[in-house]
Amino acid sequence: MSLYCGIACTRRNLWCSRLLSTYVTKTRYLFELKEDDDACKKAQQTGAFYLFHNLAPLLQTADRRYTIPRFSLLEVERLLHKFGQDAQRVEDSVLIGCSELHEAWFALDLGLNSSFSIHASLPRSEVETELKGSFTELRKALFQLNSMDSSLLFTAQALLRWHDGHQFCSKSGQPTKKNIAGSKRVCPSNNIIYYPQMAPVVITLVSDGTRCLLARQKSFPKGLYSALAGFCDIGENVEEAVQREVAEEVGLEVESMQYSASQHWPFPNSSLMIACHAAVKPGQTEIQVNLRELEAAAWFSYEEIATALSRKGPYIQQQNETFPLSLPPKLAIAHQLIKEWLEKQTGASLSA
Ligand SMILES: NC(=O)C1=CN([C@@H]2O[C@H](COP(=O)(O)OP(=O)(O)OC[C@H]3O[C@@H](n4cnc5c(N)ncnc54)[C@H](O)[C@@H]3O)[C@@H](O)[C@H]2O)C=CC1
Ligand SMILES: [Mg+2]
Repeated sequence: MSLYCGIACTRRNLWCSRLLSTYVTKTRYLFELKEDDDACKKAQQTGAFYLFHNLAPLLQTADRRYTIPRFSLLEVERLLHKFGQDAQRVEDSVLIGCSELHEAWFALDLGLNSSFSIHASLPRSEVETELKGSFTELRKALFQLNSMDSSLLFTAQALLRWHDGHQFCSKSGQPTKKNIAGSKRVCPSNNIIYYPQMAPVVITLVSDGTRCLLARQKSFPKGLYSALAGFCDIGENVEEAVQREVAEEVGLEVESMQYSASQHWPFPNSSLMIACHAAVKPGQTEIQVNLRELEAAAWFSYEEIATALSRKGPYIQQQNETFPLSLPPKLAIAHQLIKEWLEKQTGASLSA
């Protein structure tokens, strides 16, 4: 909230109050929908639905880019009816946001078919034909989505996945019940409330002053290197997690660190990525790779990073089976960290 205020206030006071009030009313509206089942059901009547199948969003293609079709409640009900299901399935949907004019947005998965759900999975390809789109793995669509669309789909997928995996109370073993918005699940036998969770992860770009350190895991596409990432241990603060992860993964001691930004990342489960820059002492730069975690790690120069960032297309395989350095996609916060580091080296600002 203060971010919106801060950005706007530096430009024009009038604009500031307008922007803030739109933001505040939207936030309060979403809060009401999460707290009040009846209000949320009412919002579904005029809302828009994004459809998924086994966590893959329905996308359409236009001009080599993906667009995300949205459906009214009536259209969703008609679709369900056509495939022999009743409108009750809409109750599986989750609230993922709303427009400035308070059109509520929901996500519904037509493929998830949990062990005790009364709703069977809808046939994927028949639904695709009916809706003239295709259910596409979110990771594959990453390069063709703009940041607003991807952020909405990230939220939707994470929330749908969380509900799918938290259908039973871990204390009583009884089925839990979601509220209409999907902001929580409650166990009817003991009233324990479960809230969707994200795991905090630190992601650190280590620098020695002139070079930055990148690493790769075996599972990464060939040639791809990224910043060091690791889950926070219980009881750790961000600084401790950064120091431990850098020591654990590459055997170096961090001397100073600086917070950069954060990002929700849905793969493979929901993480809150906390991105930092860190520096090691000059002269203490010898990498000792932890091979249980990483396949390789290395220092990269300004020129190497600048060349990799300017390369078009993410992963280019060369004839002789050698792979040039490639970096995470623009949407990943690791990309932002690397770009920031490059800008700091020259004091220049790179275009997006
Ligand atoms: N958005 C971005 O720019 C980037 C995101 N990431 C994400 O960061 C996450 C963490 O990176 P890694 O290097 O894999 O972490 P990591 O270095 O902590 O290693 C993963 C291992 O940590 C353990 N672990 C501890 N707590 C865990 C938890 N809550 N969930 C899962 N495993 C846990 C497991 O043994 C797992 O095999 C990954 O999910 C990855 O997708 C990684 C790089 C870039
Ligand atoms: Mg790691």
